[in-house]
Amino acid sequence: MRVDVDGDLGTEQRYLAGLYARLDAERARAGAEHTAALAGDGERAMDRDVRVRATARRMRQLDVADHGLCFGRLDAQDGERRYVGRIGLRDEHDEPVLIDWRAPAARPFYTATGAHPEGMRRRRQFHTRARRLVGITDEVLGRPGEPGTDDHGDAALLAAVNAPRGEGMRDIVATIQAEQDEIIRLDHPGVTVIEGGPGTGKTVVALHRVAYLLYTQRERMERHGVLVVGPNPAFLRHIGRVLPSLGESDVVVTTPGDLVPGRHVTAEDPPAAAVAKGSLAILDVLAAAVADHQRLPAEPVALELSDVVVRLDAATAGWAREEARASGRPHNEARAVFTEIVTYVLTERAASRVARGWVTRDDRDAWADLTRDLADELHADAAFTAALDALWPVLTPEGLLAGLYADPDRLRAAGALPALFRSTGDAWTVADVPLLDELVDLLGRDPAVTREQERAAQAAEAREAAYAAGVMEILTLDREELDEDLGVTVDDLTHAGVLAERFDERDTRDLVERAAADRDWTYRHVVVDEAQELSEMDWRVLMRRCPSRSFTVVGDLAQRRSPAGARSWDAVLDRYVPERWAYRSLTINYRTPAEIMAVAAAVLAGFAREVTPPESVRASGVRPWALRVTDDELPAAIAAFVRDEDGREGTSVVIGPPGTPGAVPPSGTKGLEFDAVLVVDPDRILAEGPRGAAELYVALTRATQRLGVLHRGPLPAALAGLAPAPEPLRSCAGGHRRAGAG
Ligand SMILES: Nc1ncnc2c1ncn2[C@@H]1O[C@H](COP(=O)(O)OP(=O)(O)OP(=O)(O)O)[C@@H](O)[C@H]1O
Repeated sequence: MRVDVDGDLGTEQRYLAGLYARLDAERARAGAEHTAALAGDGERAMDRDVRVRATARRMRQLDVADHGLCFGRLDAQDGERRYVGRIGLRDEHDEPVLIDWRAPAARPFYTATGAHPEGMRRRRQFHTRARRLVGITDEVLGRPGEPGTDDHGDAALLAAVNAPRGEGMRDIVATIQAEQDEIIRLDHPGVTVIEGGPGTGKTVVALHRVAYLLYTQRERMERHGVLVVGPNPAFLRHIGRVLPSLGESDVVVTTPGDLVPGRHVTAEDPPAAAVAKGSLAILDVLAAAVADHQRLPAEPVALELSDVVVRLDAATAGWAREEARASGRPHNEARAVFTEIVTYVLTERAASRVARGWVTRDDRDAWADLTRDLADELHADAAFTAALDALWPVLTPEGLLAGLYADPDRLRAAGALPALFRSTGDAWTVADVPLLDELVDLLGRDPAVTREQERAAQAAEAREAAYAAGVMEILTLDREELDEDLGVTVDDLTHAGVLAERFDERDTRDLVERAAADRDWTYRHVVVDEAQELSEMDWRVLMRRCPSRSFTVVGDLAQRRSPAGARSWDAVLDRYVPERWAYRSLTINYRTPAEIMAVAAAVLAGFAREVTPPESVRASGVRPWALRVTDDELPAAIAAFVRDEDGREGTSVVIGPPGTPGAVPPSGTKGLEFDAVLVVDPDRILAEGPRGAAELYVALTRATQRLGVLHRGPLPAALAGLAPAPEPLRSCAGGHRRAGAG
C-alpha cells in the first residue's frame, strides 16, 4: 500500500535539518584537518602528501553528499528506525543517525517487498529539493492482515526515469531496484556477467557495484585500483559523473583504444582486418613475424679484426639462433644469447689462428686473455654490430607491426591475410592496440633502454637512500618516535637503502596517475562495458591487467556491432575462468518508453528472434513518428527537428549513416541516451553492413522521451507502424506526405 504522507513532513524536515547540521559540522572538521595537513607541521613530505590526499578525499565525499543526503527511512517490525542516505553519519554520542546506502543494514531499503518484508514494516521515501523536504511516500510492507505490494518505490523511480536528461548520467542510488541491488552487492570474487537489453541499467548498476566494492573492500581495492573500460570517449564523458557523485574518484576510466599508455587510438579497421586482428590466431602471426626477423646470412659476413679476418656464416648464426630461441627469453632479451654464442664461435676461431705457434688451448690463462681481447675488439667493431642488427635486430612493437603491415612478403611469410596490408603512414587502429600490447611481452625490453632506466633508477634510489640516512639519524636519536607505518623497528634497519625501498613503495602519486601511466599495472577489479564488442585479443589484454580475474562484465550480445566481438559469453570466458563465472540478467528498461520500445522490439525480432526485449517501466503516451522526405528536403527537416528540440528541456541527437548532415553514426551513440532522437535513413543503416540491424536497434533505443524517423527510401517493414510526423516537421516535406508512404 502506497500513501503520500503530508502529516509527518514537519517532523521529517526537522530530522533532515539535523542531518544537514551534522554534515556541516563534519565538513568544518574535515576542512580544518585538511588545512592542518597542508601546513604539514614538520612531518615528512611523504606523510604530509598522504594526509593531504586523505583529507581532500573526505572533503570531496562530504561535498557530494550534500546533494540528496537522505533518501528515506526504514521502520523495522520491532520499532527500530533507520534513515538511509548517501553517506553514513553519527551524532555527537557516536550513534548512527544516517546509514550509508552500501551498508548491510540499508539493504532492505532496496529489496524489501510486501511479499518479502525482511523484518521491515514500512519504507518511507523522501522527495527533496536542495535541503528541503517536499514530499514523502510511504509503503507498508507485509503488515499482518494487510495485502503486500511488490511494485515498491515507483513514485520516486518514475520521477527519476521521466526527468529530462542533462549533462551525463546520474547516479540511481535513491531508487535502485531489487534486481539491480542483488547485482550491486553480489558477493562473487571472480567474473560476473551482467546482461540485459538496452536501458536496463547495466552500466549504472556496474558503476554502483564499483562504489559498493570500494566501500566494502576499500583496503584491497585502493592499493591496486579499479579499471573501467568503456566503448568511446563520449561514453566515458557520459558516465563520468556517476562515481564522483558517489564520492569515488580513484578509478581509472578508459577505452580499449587507450589501454597502452601514451597512445590514443580511435580509428577502426575494415571488417575483414578487424576480425583477423581480433582473433587469437593472430598470435601465431605475431610469433612468426618476430621469428622472421631472426635471420641467417645468405653469404658469410667477413669481419676484419686487427690480426685476422673471421667469417660469420649461416651455420654459426643458425646455432646461435637455436640457442637464443631455446632460452625462452623475449626477442630483445634473447639477443644477448645470440651475441654470446656468435662471439664465442668467432673468437675461438680467430684465437686458433692468431695464436698459432705461440699459445695453445692448454695454456688456459693466456687463451682466455686472448679470446677476451678478441671479443672486446669484435664488440667495438661497427661491422659486427651491423651484422647483429641484420640477423637479430632490436625491435619495437610499433616498428615490427608497421613493417609487417607494409610488406606483403612479410605478411605472407608470417601466415597473415593480405587484408592486413596497409601503407606505412596509416594511423594505428583500435584492433592494433592488443597486438602492440602483446608484442611488448613477445619482444621484451630493449637492453640498452633498460640499462638507461636502471641507471636513472639507481640515481633516484641513491637520492632516497641519502634522505633515508637522514631519517635514520633522527630515528636513532629517539627510538620511540619510529613511525609504525614503516613496519620496521630500528634494529631491523641494517642499511639506509632498506628504508629507502620502503619509502619507494609509498609512492604518493595518485593511483589513477600511476596506474594509467604504467603498462604493467595490475588492477584489483575491472569493469568492462559494452563487452560484446571486445575481441578475443582485447580480452587477453584485460586478463593481463587483472591477474586475480575479478571482473564485472556488462553487455548485450544482441547489440553487438563489431564483427570481431563476442558471440557467446562462454566462448569469451571459459578460456580464462572455466565454469567459474556468475551470470545475472536485467529485464526492465528504465530508459525507453513502451511506445518506442515496441518499435525497437520489432527490429530486434528481425535479427535475433530468440532474444526477449526488455520491458519498459513506463509508457509516455507519445507515439514515435516517421516522415518521408526528398534529398532536397532532408537538411531542412533535420534543422526543423533541431530547432524544435532547442526549445525544449533536455537533450537530443540526430543519428544517421555516415554523410548525413549534422548526424552521429549509431556506433557513436553506444551506451548514451537523449530525451529526443531523430533517426535518419534507417534503410541505409540496415544496409550498412552485416550488423546494420543491431545498429538500428541501438539507435532507436537511445531515446528517453521522443523518437522520430526521417527516410528518403522506403521505410523498413519493422517501422511500418509509426505515426505521422507532427508539425513543424510535416511542413518541411510539403505537408502532404504521410509516414511510410512509398
Ligand atoms: N533504478 C533506477 N532508478 C532510476 N533510473 C534508473 C534506474 N536504473 C536505470 N536507470 C536509468 O536508466 C537509464 C539506462 O541505464 P543504463 O545506461 O545503465 O542502461 P544500459 O543497460 O547500460 O543501456 P545500453 O545497453 O543501452 O547502454 C539511465 O538513465 C539510468 O540512470
